[in-house]
Amino acid sequence: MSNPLLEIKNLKTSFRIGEEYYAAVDDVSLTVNENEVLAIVGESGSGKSALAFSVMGLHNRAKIEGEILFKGNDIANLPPKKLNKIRGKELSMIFQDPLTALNPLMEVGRQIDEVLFLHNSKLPKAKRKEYIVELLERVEIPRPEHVYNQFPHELSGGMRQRVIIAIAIANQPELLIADEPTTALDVTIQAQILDLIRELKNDLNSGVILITHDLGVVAEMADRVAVMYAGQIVEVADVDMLFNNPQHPYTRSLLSSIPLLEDEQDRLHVIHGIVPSLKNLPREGCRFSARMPWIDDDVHEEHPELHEISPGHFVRCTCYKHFYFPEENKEDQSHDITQS
Ligand SMILES: Nc1ncnc2c1ncn2[C@@H]1O[C@H](COP(=O)(O)OP(=O)(O)OP(=O)(O)O)[C@@H](O)[C@H]1O
Repeated sequence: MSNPLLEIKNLKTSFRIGEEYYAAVDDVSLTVNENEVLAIVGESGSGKSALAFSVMGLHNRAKIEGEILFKGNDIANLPPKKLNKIRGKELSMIFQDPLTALNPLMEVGRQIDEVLFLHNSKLPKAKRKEYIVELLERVEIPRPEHVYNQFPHELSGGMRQRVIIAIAIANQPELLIADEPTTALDVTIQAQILDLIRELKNDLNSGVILITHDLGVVAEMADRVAVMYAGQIVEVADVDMLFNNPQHPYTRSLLSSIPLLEDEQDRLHVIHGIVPSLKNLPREGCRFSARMPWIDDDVHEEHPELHEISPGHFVRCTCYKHFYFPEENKEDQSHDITQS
């Protein structure tokens, strides 16, 4: 049995808009084990980054409720001084956009050194430099001694992202959160960066939360997948189960939008619409129901819950049993009526 490194229990992250708080992450419970990649997928606005930032303690104006147990200790709402002891060390994050995550006025080596020094102040400067050059080599940056003294704008996008990874792994984190780590990169560089993250995970035995829109990346990297919609988890399963036997209408809609090479269907089934804005998120009943108006109201639960339909496979609401795509003929849907 794998060891839980992170246990998120009933997490609710709310932002203040005007006089009121609105939950962008609403009662989310998730576990990440050692040496495991948990992918979190969902459209823009579904709450993935809000979830990641809550774990990292980076939402200082948000209201955070619930528990975030990291190696058994609750780190939700830790005072900054205590949080700084683990953030950047045991807990680390690879940010989406290297240009905004790096300081444009500081040489690459010094930026890595800042993070290293924070948690290893006794290590002499020369030793730290040696280690940083090794780190740059580790993330496959050519001529690391030279890059040590370069500024971010002198590097390509792929190289900058490697620097971000070097910063994130400088203190050998036990939990690494990667928020869209390859979105801005071309496909070849993307594959190299993903290989790198996987290798580091294996070397350090770390848990990884991988946030992405890209289901190809999920298929390649994840052990388990959590699908998020409108602040909630709507489905969680092992990666193979999720791709081979998706159940929630939202998951099926996401997967239907990837063209298959040996596709037997002549068209993809698409559910139109977008995630509503935070203020307008439906808070009652099945949050996805508005995007599938052709499904009868009475098949939704009043208070939709996650049901374990097979070991480790959870689906929210019972509407999935009655779901069919609007382009399909309802009468042919007997294969969709699965066990509960
Ligand atoms: N600081 C904030 N104040 C107010 N609302 C916020 C704040 N941060 C995020 N939100 C809102 O919370 C919701 C979830 O946002 P979040 O960035 O977590 O989504 P996401 O799934 O990560 O999207 P993307 O894939 O585009 O990054 C959105 O409606 C967003 O507008």
